[in-house]
Amino acid sequence: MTAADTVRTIAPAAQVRDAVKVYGSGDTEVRALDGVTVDFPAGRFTAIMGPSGSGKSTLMHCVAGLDTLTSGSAYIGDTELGTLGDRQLTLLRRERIGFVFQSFNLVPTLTVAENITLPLDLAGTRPEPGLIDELIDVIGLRDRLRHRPSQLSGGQQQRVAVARALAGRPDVVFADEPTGNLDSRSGAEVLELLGDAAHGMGRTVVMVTHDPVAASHADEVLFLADGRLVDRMERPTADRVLDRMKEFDGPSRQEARS
Ligand SMILES: Nc1ncnc2c1ncn2[C@@H]1O[C@H](COP(=O)(O)OP(=O)(O)OP(=O)(O)O)[C@@H](O)[C@H]1O
Repeated sequence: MTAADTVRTIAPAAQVRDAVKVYGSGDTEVRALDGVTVDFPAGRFTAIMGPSGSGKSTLMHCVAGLDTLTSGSAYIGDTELGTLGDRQLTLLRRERIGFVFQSFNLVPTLTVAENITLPLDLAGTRPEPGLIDELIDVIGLRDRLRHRPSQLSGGQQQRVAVARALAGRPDVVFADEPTGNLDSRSGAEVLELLGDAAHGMGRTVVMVTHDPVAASHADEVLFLADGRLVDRMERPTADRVLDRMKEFDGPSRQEARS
């Protein structure tokens, strides 16, 4: 039995069942998700890929409690998000979910140290002893703790954002194009941090990306097309992911465009 098989036997950290998301109505109706069922196993790093408009962000937003499904269900652990009111959803996002965004989203007036502990301060909870210290070592920015985000490079800012996402020991970290604004070296460092969060710290990581190299850091890649889950790839390599993505741009699509 492989490590991947072992984690599969544990209940998923997040999942959607028959997820449908429809935007608009009538002539302007868009089925952004068209019956997606998928598990995000605990302690795994999963990447979501697919052509532009295939529903990647919609899937992430619905399973992270940032948007609601039209039908079907989304769960964090065994909590069905559709049963929660706005206040309960806000608490769930604060206590059980960490977010990493393409544009870092650090608070410019706060120091690095204050940004890392901000979610805990907002929730009025104390950090787990030793965790913040460990995160500061992991991101390698101990000598920058009193700096403001504008005094850091993009890669350093995103490492702070990853530490902030992990500070509350969330069940799931959702990362939306976390390397989209970074050069390849800084991007690789951030991806290694996300991999460590899953494999070293036992967090569940779900990442939307357009980049096959970024996706190759994940344990598994899910492929969406036209709002449906059309394929999945274990132990991806950048070349295999790139080849799979090229199939979405096959002859019929290319002819349709010309
Ligand atoms: N708020 C909205 N109102 C109407 N349509 C929307 C809305 N959000 C998304 N859509 C549509 O839903 C579909 C899926 O969008 P989504 O952003 O999830 O795709 P994506 O795969 O993340 O795309 P990209 O790679 O370009 O970011 C698209 O056709 C998009 O135009």
